[in-house]
Amino acid sequence: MNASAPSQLELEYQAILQNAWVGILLTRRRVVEHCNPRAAELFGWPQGELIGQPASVLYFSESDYADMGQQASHLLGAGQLFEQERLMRKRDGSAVHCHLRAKPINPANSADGTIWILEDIGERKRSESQLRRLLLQQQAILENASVGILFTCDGLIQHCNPRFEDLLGYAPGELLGNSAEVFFSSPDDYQHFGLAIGSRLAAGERIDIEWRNRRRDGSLVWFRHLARALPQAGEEKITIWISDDISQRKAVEHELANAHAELERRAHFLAYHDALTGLPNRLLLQDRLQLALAHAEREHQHLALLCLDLDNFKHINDTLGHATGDVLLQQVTQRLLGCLRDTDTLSRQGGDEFIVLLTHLGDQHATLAVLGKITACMQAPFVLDPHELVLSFSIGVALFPNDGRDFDTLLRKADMAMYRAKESGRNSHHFFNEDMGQQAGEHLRLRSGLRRALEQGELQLHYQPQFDLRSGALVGAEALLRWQHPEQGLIAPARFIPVAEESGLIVPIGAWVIEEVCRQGRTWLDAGHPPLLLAVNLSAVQFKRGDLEDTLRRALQHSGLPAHQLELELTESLLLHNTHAMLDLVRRLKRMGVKLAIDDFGTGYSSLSYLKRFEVDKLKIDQTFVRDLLTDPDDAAIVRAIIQMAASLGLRTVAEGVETAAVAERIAALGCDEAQGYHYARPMPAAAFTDFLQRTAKIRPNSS
Ligand SMILES: Nc1nc2c(ncn2[C@@H]2O[C@@H]3COP(=O)(O)O[C@H]4[C@@H](O)[C@H](n5cnc6c(=O)[nH]c(N)nc65)O[C@@H]4COP(=O)(O)O[C@H]3[C@H]2O)c(=O)[nH]1
Repeated sequence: MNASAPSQLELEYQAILQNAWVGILLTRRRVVEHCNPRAAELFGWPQGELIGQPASVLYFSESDYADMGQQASHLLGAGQLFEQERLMRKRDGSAVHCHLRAKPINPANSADGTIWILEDIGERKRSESQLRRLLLQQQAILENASVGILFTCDGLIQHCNPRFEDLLGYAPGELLGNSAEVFFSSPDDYQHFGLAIGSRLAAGERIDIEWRNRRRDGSLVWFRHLARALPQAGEEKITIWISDDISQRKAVEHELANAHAELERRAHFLAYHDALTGLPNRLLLQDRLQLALAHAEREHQHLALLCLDLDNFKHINDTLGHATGDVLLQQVTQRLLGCLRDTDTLSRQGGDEFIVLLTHLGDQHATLAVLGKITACMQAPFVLDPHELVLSFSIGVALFPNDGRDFDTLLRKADMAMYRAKESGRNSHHFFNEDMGQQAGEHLRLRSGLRRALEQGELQLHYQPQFDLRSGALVGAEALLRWQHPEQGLIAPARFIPVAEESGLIVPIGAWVIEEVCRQGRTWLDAGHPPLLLAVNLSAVQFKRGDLEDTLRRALQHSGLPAHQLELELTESLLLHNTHAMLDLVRRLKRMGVKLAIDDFGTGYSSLSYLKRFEVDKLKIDQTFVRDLLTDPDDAAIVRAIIQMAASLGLRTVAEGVETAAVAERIAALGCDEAQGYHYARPMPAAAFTDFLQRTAKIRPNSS
């Protein structure tokens, strides 16, 4: 180096050396003659100390140095660039990964030295190996994943794992370069898919979608795709897909959905149909009627709603059993369906009640034709092995538009007409008329009033005395129910008992009667009056639905009235329900010690056998025979026959409705045991009866 001031060139050369980001070394005769700060820094030497060191300090060993020298010498000797990546030694013994380039200053004279340019490539090497590792890992993931993995770029398949090919039935590599459209069922389907996810993918959303894709062989397969656009993809739109075959799950889901739909269909059927006959129930009928009404309104047509009720079905059910009853209802259903058109609706409302909706009726007379058909088809006996039954039924008819314009009104009116048909005898039908409506209104008012009557103590008992015709002694009294209505005054039982029976209210009312009679009987006994036989009327409904046995036992126990002072009056028709259960119940009641009388005897289907079977004590001869006893020879003959038959069976007789002394005399002469009627006394409230008891311990039957 020249001691004089440095030239411009030297200054520039120095500046380059000082600031270069690569290390620059000059070696001459294997010694570091010069180095820039970066080279010293690279090898961890202070710049001044590195200068003058043998170049071999930068290598791990002499042989390492010799090895490099050997590789470099012939190139350098030829004046060419020697370039190599090599691990070199830092001052502290650690390694630095260098990229080195060397060039002789003067190829003709190696003694002029060599320039070395050194770059630390450790960082780059580390990144490269990391990248390699990552690639290997990625490869391992791709190759071993149990899900399909796919990379697409602008819709073209760039790369996918073997599992993806496998799921779609492609050979390795076969998919590459294809459009993703190949695994969609059609171009339209692919487009549809694109529409479903395209904008979301572009917005960076993670897509989770289930789609039916196509295998190589054309078969379809359900996939779940998780997809996302890769963020670093730059201009290219690379998307990664993780896809799995969910066909099995879909199949199970499908089966479940089918099972569910089937269940719903069944539930729907049950909700709208009657389980026994499969006929539409009330809900479906209502629905159909509403549609039919709208149609009939538009087309100016008539509709008819028929309420059809089988007579005596309850009796058939009780005697032949419910299973037989069910078969009968099914047979009835089939026959009725045979009489109707497809556009009509037959519906079962439960029990033995059917409703028929007749549509498209040109005029009202068309209904008569259908009624005729129904009557004809129901005439032949029903065969229920081993029984053959001939059924009768009652039909009530309400017509649209005359009788009503909605379901409830038409049904209510058809129902009223059906009850009227029932009253007028078997196998009959009745069309609704307005009188029935008024009666039904009265019926409803009575029904709600009765409930209140029982709660608010508006019911009372009147007592009508009964006398022994031979001794003239007062032997008993019949308790008769009265309703002291707050506005209407005293209401007779003939008006409200049928309502109480039909609504079931007769059960609590009947229980109240029994308790009240027992309590009153005990009061008279305690007051010192001679024991009287007190008769109460029982309704058939109390036998079927009530808790009669318990009610009686409780009333007798609570009051302390001796059971033999209580007489139960049953109607003949009640005994006709000659079932085991009924017989059993009556026998249990009798075992308690109470007496049994048959009311209105002679008006029903008298049979000697059931009088014995039910252990009857007394027959009450109906007042219709007694009233005309003196004028009508037939009635006289009947009364005589009843008295004789009773005597032969050892039963007592009591004549009801004795209104005159002449009748009283006549029945006494015929041998009747007891009598009751206006001739002796009218039914009277308990207080009046107490007075009566005090005044008349004994009345001569013929004295008025
Ligand atoms: N024309 C005329 N009638 C006479 C004469 N003597 C008595 N009567 C009436 O004849 C009916 C006799 O009662 P029933 O045949 O058991 O007929 C009773 C009975 O079936 C029923 N009934 C009354 N109270 C009860 C009750 O507590 N429970 C039940 N289930 N039914 C009752 O109501 C029916 C009518 O009772 P009532 O109106 O009190 O009518 C009573 C009585 O007042 C007479 O000389 N001439």
